[in-house]
Amino acid sequence: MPELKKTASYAWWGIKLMYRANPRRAIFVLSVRLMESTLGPLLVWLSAMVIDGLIRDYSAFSERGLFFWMVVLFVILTILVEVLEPIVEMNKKLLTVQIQKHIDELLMEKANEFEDIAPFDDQNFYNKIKVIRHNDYVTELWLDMTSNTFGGLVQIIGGTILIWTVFPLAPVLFVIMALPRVFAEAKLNNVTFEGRAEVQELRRRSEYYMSIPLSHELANEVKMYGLTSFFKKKYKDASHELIKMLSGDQRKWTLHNMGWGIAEAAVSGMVLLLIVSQASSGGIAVGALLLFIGALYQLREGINELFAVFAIGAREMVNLRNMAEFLSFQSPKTSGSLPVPARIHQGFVLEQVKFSYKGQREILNIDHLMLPHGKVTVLVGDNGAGKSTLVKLLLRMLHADSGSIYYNGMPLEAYDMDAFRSNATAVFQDFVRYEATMNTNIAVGDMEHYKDMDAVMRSAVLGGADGIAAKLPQGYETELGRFFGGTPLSGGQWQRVAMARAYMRDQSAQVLVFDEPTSALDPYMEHEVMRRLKQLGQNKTVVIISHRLSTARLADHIVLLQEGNVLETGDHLTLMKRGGVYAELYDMQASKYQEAGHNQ
Ligand SMILES: Nc1ncnc2c1ncn2[C@@H]1O[C@H](COP(=O)(O)OP(=O)(O)OP(=O)(O)O)[C@@H](O)[C@H]1O
Repeated sequence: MPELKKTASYAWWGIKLMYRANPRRAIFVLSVRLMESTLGPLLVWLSAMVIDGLIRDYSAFSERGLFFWMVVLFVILTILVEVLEPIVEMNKKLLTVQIQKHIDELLMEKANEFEDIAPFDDQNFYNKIKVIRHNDYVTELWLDMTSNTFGGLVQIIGGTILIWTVFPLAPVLFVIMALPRVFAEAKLNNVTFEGRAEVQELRRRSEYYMSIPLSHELANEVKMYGLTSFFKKKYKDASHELIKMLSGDQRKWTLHNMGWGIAEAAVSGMVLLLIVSQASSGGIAVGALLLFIGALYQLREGINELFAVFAIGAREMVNLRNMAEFLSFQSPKTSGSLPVPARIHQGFVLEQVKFSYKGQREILNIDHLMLPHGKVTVLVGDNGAGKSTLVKLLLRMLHADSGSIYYNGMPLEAYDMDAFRSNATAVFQDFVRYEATMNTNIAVGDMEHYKDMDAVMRSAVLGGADGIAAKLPQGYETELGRFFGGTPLSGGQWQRVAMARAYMRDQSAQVLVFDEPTSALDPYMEHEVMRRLKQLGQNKTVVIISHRLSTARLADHIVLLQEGNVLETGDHLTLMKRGGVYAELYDMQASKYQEAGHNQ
């Protein structure tokens, strides 16, 4: 029962969504559909009245009496609905697009509401949204389902009232028949089709395997290692499993529906027999018999319509549920109200900070760490040591499970989040390659100066991207990336563009975070980046992640992370003198460079 209540609330939520997408259009479509449904019972009633009237008094009809006008009314109504039908169809199509647009906007707004990136890390949660987004047909189906629900209800009510006038017991019989079916159906809905997590999981898997051989980004590897048949096999296995599951469900459904269909038909047949036998003994008028047969048809059609909605609804309700859950999800609000001071005296201080990704092992466990202001700090350490996770905590993309992070002596949560983020700039390891012009790719780094071409060009110089722009066919106005047929860039060139983007805020931001900014750059450029950051770092908190210790040695402060713990801190000379892990790693890298130098 609570499940039924939940489903009803999701359905209601869906109706409200349609209304909000375009109130006038939604009301128009639903009202015409209602009118169409009323026409069925009305037709039955009118026909019965006309026939009874004709039998009783033919002259009243031929003299254009009440019955004549009833026929005229019926013809007018039929024409009206016929004329309205294509208009409704058109409005339904447009409403579908508007609902989809409305949903897209809601999804974007919701994603923006999340203060941190944790919800995006939840595979199930986010993937579900992606699936909904790709199921455009669902919106149209919803619309049909909603209008059919109303239509079905009207037919049932109309049919019931009509039957009542002839055989009062019949509707009670049908209601008694329908009740167990409703419960059985609701129960079945929860255990079949898309309502099951396994079905959703298999769907996502098969979609993922299918996308690999078709993806542009993956084409190199797929061709290189000849992976198409490998992933095709995985796709086939997942799809096979999915089809097996769905056909089992389908069989259950068919048997279930057949059983109820036979029972209902038997009851209808018996009631009909009863009525016909009464009619043949003169107990019921011909018009009333016609009314009964027509009403019975209406009632059954209404019930079937409603159950069809129920059946499809159960399968598609999962989309509605996913969306409703996503949109009603409240991510924790941690933003404070403190503005970021114009002058910073102390950088980041971490005390007893522990962090693990949702339900997984501990990634960071830091007792005490200082990342000073006015200095360049480089984080070094093995792959998976937790460096990127640490900078995401500093930028409030993630929240520590316990412990505190202070900036300028105040806990991060005390600051107004937007103000704090505006006070920072970053190049992430997985920086974005926007399919847009070079200008846009850089300008989005500071939306306040989005149109400031001088700022864009100055940032391009700082990021080492000015040379790239100079060689592009339309300079800064050249579209980058392949998606819309623009100019593709190399990995290192994209990295320079991403750095230029970060430099858009170099004057306003006091926190600069660069996660492996030089991984795809040549050594000259790498040295240049470090030199610039050192210049900038004099009145900022600069944190860089790097695997190249030749870069790290230029920093004011080095932090070596190992398995989420701070192992060593200090400047290059201090750490070398100490002769610990950093010194060992540095010597190892240096000897490799020397070897390479000798071999050349
Ligand atoms: N979104 C995530 N969900 C769950 N685990 C994650 C997530 N991101 C990273 N991890 C795990 O956290 C650990 C630390 O990852 P992180 O990216 O912080 O390491 P890193 O030191 O930056 O590594 P690298 O030098 O390879 O970039 C890894 O073991 C990784 O598997």
